[in-house]
Amino acid sequence: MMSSSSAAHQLRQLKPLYQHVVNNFVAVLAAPLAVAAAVNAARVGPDELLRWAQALRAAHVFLALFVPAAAATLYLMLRPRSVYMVDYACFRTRPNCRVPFATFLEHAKLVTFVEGASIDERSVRFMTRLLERSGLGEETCLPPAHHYIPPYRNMEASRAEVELVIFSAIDDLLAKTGVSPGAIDILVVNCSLFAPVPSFTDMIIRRYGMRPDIRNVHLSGMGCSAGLISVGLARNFLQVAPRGAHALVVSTETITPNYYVGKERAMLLPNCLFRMGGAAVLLSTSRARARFRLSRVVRTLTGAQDGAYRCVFQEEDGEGHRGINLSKDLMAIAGDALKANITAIGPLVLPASEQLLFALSFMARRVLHRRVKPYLPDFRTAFEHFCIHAGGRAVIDELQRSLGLSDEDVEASRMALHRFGNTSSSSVWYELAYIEAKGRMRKGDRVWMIGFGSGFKCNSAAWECIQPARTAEGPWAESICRYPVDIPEVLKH
Ligand SMILES: CC(C)(COP(=O)(O)OP(=O)(O)OC[C@H]1O[C@@H](n2cnc3c(N)ncnc32)[C@H](O)[C@@H]1OP(=O)(O)O)[C@@H](O)C(=O)NCCC(=O)NCCSC(=O)CC(=O)O
Repeated sequence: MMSSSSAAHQLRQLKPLYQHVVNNFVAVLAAPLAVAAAVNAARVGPDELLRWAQALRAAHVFLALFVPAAAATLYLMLRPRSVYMVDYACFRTRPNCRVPFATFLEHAKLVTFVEGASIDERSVRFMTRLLERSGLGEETCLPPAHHYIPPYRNMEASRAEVELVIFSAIDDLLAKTGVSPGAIDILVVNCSLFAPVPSFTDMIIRRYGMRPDIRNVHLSGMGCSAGLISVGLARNFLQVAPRGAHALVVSTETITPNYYVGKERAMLLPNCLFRMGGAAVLLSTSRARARFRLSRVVRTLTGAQDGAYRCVFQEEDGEGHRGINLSKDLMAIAGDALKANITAIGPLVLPASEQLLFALSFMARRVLHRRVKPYLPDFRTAFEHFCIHAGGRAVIDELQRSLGLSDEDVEASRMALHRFGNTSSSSVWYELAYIEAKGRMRKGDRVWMIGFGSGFKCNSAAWECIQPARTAEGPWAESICRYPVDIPEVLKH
């Protein structure tokens, strides 16, 4: 009798054949029909065929040609316009902003003596433990204001960080694409924890002298997944703007005002994880010179449940120190949000073979009262690259497990976390840049960006590569040769 493991092995070997048949179902069905038609035509002969053609009425011929042509024209006119990414640029961190672990911890120890701060020796020991396990490396960066004792957290220092990060990313992007600021019709910016007046979009419009009729939106309080919300919003604007319009999307998080000086453990965690970063992305409805096509944006929100709503929460602790409280339930909540998101995006991106297996397992579970394991679709059949928000080591672990991804699939996320830390909504762009800097992107490759964040939200964007980057410039230019690095579970110094 065949053992269950060898049966499973045989089934695995048959899977490529199954995928080939199901995914090419129309061709598999059409080929024998075409052969049968050709054989039949040969049997009846050309005279008979000509007689049939002459017997057709003009009205039938007209309908047979006009109806499909009209339907195709209507479809082409009414389908939403395609949106493309012309290019993107990430803020390139500077050596003078680096915070090796020793510097970070020494600085935190000195902050314990600052008047008003209640962060203490125990908090520093806790942060040491977290840093060792965080997956962050020695080159992540904090804004200049955080290198002072006490760290500056005022408006002026916060604005200085914004200007440093977003203006340099935008400068790089405009230089790369050759698009002038006056050609930008739509501007969408997201930054969750800092919403000054005038807004980020006003700062950008003033700095670059943009047109007075530019459509602009600043999204705040929307968490780390807001970058993909911005992309979705820009796409919606572009689809109703004149053809060839340009949208600039800027995603960042401002760290300066958010250094926490209390001793709540759940609020000390962001001090250890969040680091400087930002990205600027140029979208357009013109395909000319575009590098990627945006194929999907799918947003899911689980905030109607209390636990999900409160799991990333800005508040004051018992002593009045403001910070971000990250719940220990975050991983479970992220898992649920991911489930909701893949349920929504799966049918839009998975090939028919995976959808059929999923539907069969769903029905089997119904019939057999859940005694069959649910089938986890293989998203590697839909995407060649994965950019998973680098929220923390445990977040990437959870996603890798839930999606059944290989170590190579999540390499970009782990390396971005190591090199840049949790850069919030811009992390997925650093990951895309990693894949490109490694030379792994090919024309036609599909990319899945998955963002997580407060709310609690899980948002996805799917892209298709038209033209890979020609050079490894950008945020990884100096460090890509050292990556990938081995990241131990616990880093001991
Ligand atoms: C911090 C970690 C690297 C630690 O990893 P480990 O698995 O090795 O260790 P661990 O989970 O046992 O945690 C180590 C110690 O920290 C404590 N600990 C962990 N998480 C905590 C939390 N949220 N609140 C309070 N304490 C916490 C544990 O109790 C334990 O203490 P003890 O040993 O004493 O019991 C990991 O937990 C992690 O990556 N967490 C995810 C971080 C996260 O929430 N990221 C999302 C950021 S939000 C975001 O990106 C989006 C947004 O803001 O919108």
